[in-house]
This record gives sequence, structure tokens and C-alpha cells, in this order.
Amino acid sequence: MSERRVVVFSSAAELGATLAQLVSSRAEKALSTDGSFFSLGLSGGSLVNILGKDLPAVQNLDCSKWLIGFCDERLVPFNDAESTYGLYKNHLFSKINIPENRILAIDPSLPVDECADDYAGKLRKAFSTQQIPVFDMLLLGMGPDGHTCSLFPNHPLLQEIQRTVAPITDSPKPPLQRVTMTLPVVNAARCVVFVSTGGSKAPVLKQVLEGGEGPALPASLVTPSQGELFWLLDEPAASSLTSQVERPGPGAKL
Ligand SMILES: O=C1O[C@H](COP(=O)(O)O)[C@@H](O)[C@H](O)[C@H]1O
Repeated sequence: MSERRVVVFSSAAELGATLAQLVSSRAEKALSTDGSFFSLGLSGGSLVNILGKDLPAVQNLDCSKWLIGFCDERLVPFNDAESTYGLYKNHLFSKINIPENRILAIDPSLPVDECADDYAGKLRKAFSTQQIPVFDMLLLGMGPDGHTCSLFPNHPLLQEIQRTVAPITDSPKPPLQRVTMTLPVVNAARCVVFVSTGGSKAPVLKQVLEGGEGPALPASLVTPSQGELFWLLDEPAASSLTSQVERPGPGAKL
């Protein structure tokens, strides 16, 4: 397991700019090592606006060899305000040169079980040489309850080790029906980056990063077996932490 880096920024704006640089630098690294594509898994929620603002601002960004997947998705039509794909289409994909056929989206017209299998099949095909998809980078969020992707506290899906993508029909956060990457896929990634901002995340961050009573929360089960693990926080989110964190100056690169 690799070292975890907890990095705190004085503002969400600085966090966003550094995140965008980190994505761009890992893309360059992946393309110079392997050459074929840079695979990036996106989460929904607050990440959409951060990436939509800061990624297109990276100078000379070339996404023509990127492959986009979704760490989880809500089973709603793409034009529904809850659709993560729909939000990224409007806020990010329309602003960068990512080829449409390199975006692996779910088929929201399918029943949820079939939708999960269909999306797992798309991943299998795209990562043809691997049994389990190994993403170059996954960007994750964390809810105030400690959930990440659509993996919720005390949910049986936390034990899922057979499937790469699973359906969920009883999501505690609406909408009820979603599909999600499972922990084996998340923990196989080469680089996992959590992004958490705002004071509402402070208590759960304390628990996830510094431990506490009770069963482990989903976000604390993210421990990439060989990849890097970053937690990028703003000051309000980090306000309850007492362990050592990094505080880079403006414009720093990770
Ligand atoms: O429902 C979801 O929530 C999490 C956390 O979102 P945030 O707005 O608190 O950052 C998100 O990572 C996940 O993709 C989404 O489906």
C-alpha cells in the first residue's frame, strides 16, 4: 500500500487549480509510459463544478487520448439534473477535446441490474488486456456520511469482490437506483484522489483520516494496493484534523 498524502489548501479555488494540474500531469505521465490512453474515472457531486472550471483552464490541455469512465452514476436520463454524465457533458466535456466515443457512460434506459452489467462490459472492452480495469486516475468525493462512489456505510456492497460494477437499488441518498464501481476496482487504480471541501465534511474527515469507533466508513476502505492516494481538502474541511498535513504554497504542483 502506498503512502497517503493529505494536502490542505487555503481556498477551494487553489485546490481546484492544483487538482487540474495533477490530472494533467498524470495524463502526461500515463501517455508517455504506455502511449495508448489515459484513463480517468470521474465522480459526481461537487467535483463537477470544480473540474468544469479548472480543467479547461490548464494551458495546452490535450484530452484527445483520454478515456473517461464514471466511478458511479445515478440511473436517471442524461437530461435529468441528477445525471452525472449530463452535468459533465454541459460543464466539462463541451469545453475540452475529449472524443465522444472515449466517454464510457451508462445506458440509463436499462433496468439497474442490466445497466451495471452493460457498464461493466464497456469497461472490460476498453481495458481489454486486464481482468479488472486499472484506471490511471480516479477522482472521488465523499459525502458527510462517509460514502464514496455509491458505496454507503454498512451496505452489503462494501463486501462485493466478484463484480467490477454493481447495481444499488436502496441508495440512502436519492436517487435510489444507481450503479457503482466496487472497492476492488477503486483499490486497483494507479492514483486515487479524494476531493473534499466545506465545513460540513470536517467531522467525517476526522473519523476517516484519524480513526474512530465503529465499523470503517466506505471512504476509509479506499486504500489503493499499489497506487497513490491523495486527499485534497480546503481549510474548512480540514478544520478538525490534528494529524500532520501538507500545506503547499500558491501554484505548487503535487
Ligand atoms: O451522490 C454522490 O455523492 C458523492 C459525494 O458528493 P459531494 O457533493 O459531497 O462531493 C459523489 O462523490 C458521488 O459521485 C455522488 O454520486
